[in-house]
Amino acid sequence: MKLDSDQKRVELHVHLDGAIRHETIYDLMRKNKMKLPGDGSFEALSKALTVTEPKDLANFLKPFGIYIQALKSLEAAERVAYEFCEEMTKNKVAYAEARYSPHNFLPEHQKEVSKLSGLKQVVEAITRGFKRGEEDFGPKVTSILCGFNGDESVDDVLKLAQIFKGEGVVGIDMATKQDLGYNPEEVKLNSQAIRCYEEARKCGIHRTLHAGESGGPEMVQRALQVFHAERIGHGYHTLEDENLFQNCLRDRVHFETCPHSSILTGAVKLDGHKKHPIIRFAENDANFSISSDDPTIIGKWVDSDYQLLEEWGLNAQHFKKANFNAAEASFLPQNEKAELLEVIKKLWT
Ligand SMILES: O=c1[nH]cnc2c1ncn2[C@@H]1O[C@H](CO)[C@@H](O)[C@H]1O
Repeated sequence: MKLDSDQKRVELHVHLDGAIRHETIYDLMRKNKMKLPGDGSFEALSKALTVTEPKDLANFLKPFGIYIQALKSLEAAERVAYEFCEEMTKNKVAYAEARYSPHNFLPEHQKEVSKLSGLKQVVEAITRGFKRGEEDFGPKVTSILCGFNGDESVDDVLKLAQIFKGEGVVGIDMATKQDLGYNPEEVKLNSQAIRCYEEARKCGIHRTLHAGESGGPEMVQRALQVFHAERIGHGYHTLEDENLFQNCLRDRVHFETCPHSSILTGAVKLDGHKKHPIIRFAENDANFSISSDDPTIIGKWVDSDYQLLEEWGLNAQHFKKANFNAAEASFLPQNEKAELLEVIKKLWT
């Protein structure tokens, strides 16, 4: 790894399809002759893409609907992956696991021709972008493939994760479809999704799962016991069940926390009385890491999440611990994880 001396962060929870520069979206939308918001200016687009007021997850995910059509080409897929690496460098990240829905990048015509071969090309294009980005900017980036609970995309991402295991893809996740209008955490137990997670476990494919973000502690319990997730995406509401939280502390369950996102999705309400769950995680030495979730929507990258945590009282020692936690909880093969831990160890001393 060729890294700068301050490039010592590990980011585990960032959606590539939500981590695109506004300038790139503007360019792609214009190339695709898509209708731009407001007066058609870059400023109007940028404003429409950014969520500034906390509400709920559905509201937070709305801006995806503005640009997702512009991503549907292999060129766009490779470009956003490449540019992502440059942003990681700017944000002092040495290693990132970027997650995305390959379906979001699938060219329309591929849906009819051969969906799986189209999706394979998408994953290849993104992996190519990450490789070129690593060569040019330094940080290493691998992929976690997201399916949407309740449709066949979970089957597709399982197949893709099997095909690309050891070749850039390290795990699977389930997220919320931007236009779904419901929260998959709340969906009745979906036997097909459970089967996919079980199959992934058998094949040694790593598994994370969004849980306890807009759903309650029972969703975290379900993610661990039914889906056998190795990491929890967000997990803030774990704290509403003290017993569950204590078990998570005992079992060193890893929480992928995202400070700005936790507020803007309405997952955590800062009412002045309660401590933010991330603060409690830090105080209780829980196993958690720090990520940005969706920089496009938040209008800021992970550096600003560290700044926010600093304002909330976390210090360099907490950040060091969180980054070791992240490296330990990463989905890298053992030898690569050991290499990453060495790098992190050197840079954090
Ligand atoms: O905070 C979140 N919670 C749940 N789903 C999300 C969040 N951010 C983004 N996505 C969803 O994940 C998909 C794949 O990357 C995105 O398309 C978006 O719909």
